[in-house]
Amino acid sequence: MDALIAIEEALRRLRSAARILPAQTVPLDEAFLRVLANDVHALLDVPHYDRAMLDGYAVKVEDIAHATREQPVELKVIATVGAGKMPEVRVTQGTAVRTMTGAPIAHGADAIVRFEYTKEVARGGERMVQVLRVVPKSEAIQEQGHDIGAGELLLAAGTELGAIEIAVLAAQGYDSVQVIQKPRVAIVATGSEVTPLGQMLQPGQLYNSNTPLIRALVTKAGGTAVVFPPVGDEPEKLKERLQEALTVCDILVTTGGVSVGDYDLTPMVLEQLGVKRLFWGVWMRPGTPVYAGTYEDRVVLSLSGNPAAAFVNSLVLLMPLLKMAVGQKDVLPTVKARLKNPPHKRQVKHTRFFAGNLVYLDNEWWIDVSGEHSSGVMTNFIGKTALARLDAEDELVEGTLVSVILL
Ligand SMILES: Nc1nc2c(c(=O)[nH]1)N[C@H]1C(S)=C(S)[C@@H](COP(=O)(O)OP(=O)(O)OC[C@H]3O[C@@H](n4cnc5c(N)ncnc54)[C@H](O)[C@@H]3O)O[C@H]1N2
Ligand code: MOO
Repeated sequence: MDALIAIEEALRRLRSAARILPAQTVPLDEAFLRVLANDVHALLDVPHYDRAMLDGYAVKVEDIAHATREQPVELKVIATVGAGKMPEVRVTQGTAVRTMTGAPIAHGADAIVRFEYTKEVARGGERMVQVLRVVPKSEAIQEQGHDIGAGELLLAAGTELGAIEIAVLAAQGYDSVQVIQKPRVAIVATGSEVTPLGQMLQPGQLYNSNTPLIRALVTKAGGTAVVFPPVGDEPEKLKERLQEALTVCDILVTTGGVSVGDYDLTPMVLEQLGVKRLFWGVWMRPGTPVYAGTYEDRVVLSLSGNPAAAFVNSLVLLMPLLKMAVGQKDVLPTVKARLKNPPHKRQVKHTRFFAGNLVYLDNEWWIDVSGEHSSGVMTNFIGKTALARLDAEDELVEGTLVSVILL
């Protein structure tokens, strides 16, 4: 291992190495949670015409300037319009158009008086409406282009397409969109004890939980996992597997074999294959001995074998790396909360992460980190909603304000 570097420095080095992947066009129906490759501008004014926001009468406000319940103003109803059709009539002095929510406003009208403020009456076979109160100009009219105007920036490159982003694209008539390709992440677990699921465990072995862990996180982050079987601590076999994995991915993630034991071979083998080191060792616990490097335009991230360490390494380094690969900027968002039930230690030496649950108490957010925090304990993470970050200068006491990563 090298001299340890800070998490921010590790992220800076990953950013300098991560290239943004090429774009591809996908149907809008398949664009959910993908990331936009370029800025998208509005093609249309939305709404596309002045429209009614309430069911009522389109009127001229000057006609109803003195309307009261006692002395209503009577207007002639010259048409009824619903959404989906342009009105064919014009509102002139003394007339009104019965207008449904969403319908275009008839020319000449400058306000909608909702039905509740009116009363329809028949006068010798003519439809008339009594307006019972005054409304201001533009009442209940949404002007053409009020939401967004044609040509304006709708969504910036790097935006993740959630439900609302998909909806605004659809409102513009986009039925396909250019997104960044999904990062292909090859996953190789290493360690002679690491046994694939479905095989009988022999004494001294354990099941491979890191590959499913990372596969799930990669899927959650919008990448495509390319899973390789685990490989033992034999240099030649390891070399072969890593070489193969490097050819089919944008990012290679390995687990295990990154500390200083006799069988911790991963960094050495990677470098024999031509990987150039970005770092080996980060001020973080769990997950200190994490390694990163580059191979052509790919990034390799070798995580600690301890499942809890691999998990925290993934949250703090791999998830941000996946965001970098699709051109996102805020790669490790955090919120602040106060520490609740911290472990009984005075201070932390490295940056430390504690799994916890956010709770709202006395008008503040707290993160309750009770439980056992060890890189050998996975079950403490079950159901946890957040990860508290404590740096060396933070006091490990009740109430300390800390950064929190939401899980
Ligand atoms: N002398 C030192 N020893 C260690 C140091 C150190 O600085 N000096 N660092 C320790 C720290 S911190 C960590 S974290 C671990 C990291 O070790 P490795 O990344 O080399 O991981 P392994 O030794 O291969 O495995 C650790 C542990 O995790 C189990 N494991 C591995 N792979 C899997 C898997 N796919 N699924 C489930 N469990 C897995 C493995 O059996 C070990 O029990 O090093 C410390 N040592
Ligand atoms: O950095 Mo290691 O994960 O603490 O045991």
